[in-house]
Amino acid sequence: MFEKSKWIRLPRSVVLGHDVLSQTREVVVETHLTGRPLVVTSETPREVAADRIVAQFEAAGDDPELVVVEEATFEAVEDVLEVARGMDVGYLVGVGGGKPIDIAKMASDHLNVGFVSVPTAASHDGIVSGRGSVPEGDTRHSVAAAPPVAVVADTGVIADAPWELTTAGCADIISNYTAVKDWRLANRLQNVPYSEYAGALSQMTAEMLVDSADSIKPELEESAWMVMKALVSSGVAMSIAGSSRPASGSEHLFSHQLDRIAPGKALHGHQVGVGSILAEYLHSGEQGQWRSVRDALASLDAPTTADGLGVTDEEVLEALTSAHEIRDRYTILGSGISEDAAVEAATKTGVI
Ligand SMILES: NC(=O)C1=CN([C@@H]2O[C@H](COP(=O)(O)OP(=O)(O)OC[C@H]3O[C@@H](n4cnc5c(N)ncnc54)[C@H](O)[C@@H]3O)[C@@H](O)[C@H]2O)C=CC1
Ligand SMILES: O=C(CO)COP(=O)(O)O
Ligand SMILES: [Zn+2]
Repeated sequence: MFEKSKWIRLPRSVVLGHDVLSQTREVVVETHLTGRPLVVTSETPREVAADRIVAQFEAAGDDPELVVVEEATFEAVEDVLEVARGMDVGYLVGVGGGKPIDIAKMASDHLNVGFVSVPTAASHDGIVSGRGSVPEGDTRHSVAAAPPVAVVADTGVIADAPWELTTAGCADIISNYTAVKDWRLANRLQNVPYSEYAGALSQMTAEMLVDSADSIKPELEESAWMVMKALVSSGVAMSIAGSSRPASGSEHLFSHQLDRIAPGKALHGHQVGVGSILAEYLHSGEQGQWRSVRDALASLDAPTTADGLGVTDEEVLEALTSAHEIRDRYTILGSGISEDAAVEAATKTGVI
């Protein structure tokens, strides 16, 4: 008897384009979200977008609240829950980069209320995904949560954001190559369930972005459009998979360790990009695809070295040799690589 079942949760509306921020309340009404909105944001995204959204809700008499968070921690989720419970919240709106969006996503899942994702930068692919990413002590959690009911991505706001945020988003997409390789490897060696559709979508998203690299330039709204489409597509791949596997492999483990070893030095996307060069070398050796990954990153102005990330060679080596410890996710790192192997991968690829 066939008893397999799968539940794919996707956003109902994805609204992407010029000045769509001004339609945020309209999108909310169209998706039947009701009650008092709680806007979750961080400092700069508040100035560039969240205050404007709050003003829309106020003008409509929705009586919104706003809370500012900075780090993606379980404490921050608790803080948001406290505000939400104190106001009898109707739904949450996450406005900003990956951190406030993840916090709003996890808090809304906990409260069982809807959530709208309003990215102010094309810096990460958690915009649409049904996962939250939280460091805690020596580990990193990929928390299951409902994906946003709606996404409002204003390409004008995103194109005005610092260019490095966009290059970080591009690198987060390029990292899909090694994430999918790791996922296939885990399927072959550990019988980890693999989704052909999610794997193919994730890989195709990276290929399309790399093919368009020449036309992705600073301050161009069309570039913001192209990168956002790729980030949405990558997030959908995660939703189809029901895990972050299509977009997170050994290169993400490396980045999560760097977050612990050298906190606040580089953006998530930039770290996973450099991690991808190393992971590609570990997968296929000197003659493998690591040069293509490095060149794709360089063509999009993303860092390709320890220096470019602002971390030391020692920090890179420590992150690479301990990355397997941060989460129970089988990758090319297996149960850990030796110091010698890490030095070889990092020097041969020019990362250190
Ligand atoms: N849940 C998921 O599936 C995923 C989650 N993530 C998570 O997302 C986070 C990384 O995302 P980031 O966006 O790099 O972090 P972030 O939220 O800290 O944003 C990075 C910086 O960009 C600034 N910023 C955002 N929009 C801006 C704008 N328009 N103008 C000027 N500055 C602006 C923020 O103030 C912040 O200083 C990590 O915690 C990562 O684990 C990343 C990918 C997927
Ligand atoms: O960053 C992500 C995908 O790009 C999310 O992955 P994690 O589950 O490793 O946090
Ligand atoms: Zn990522």
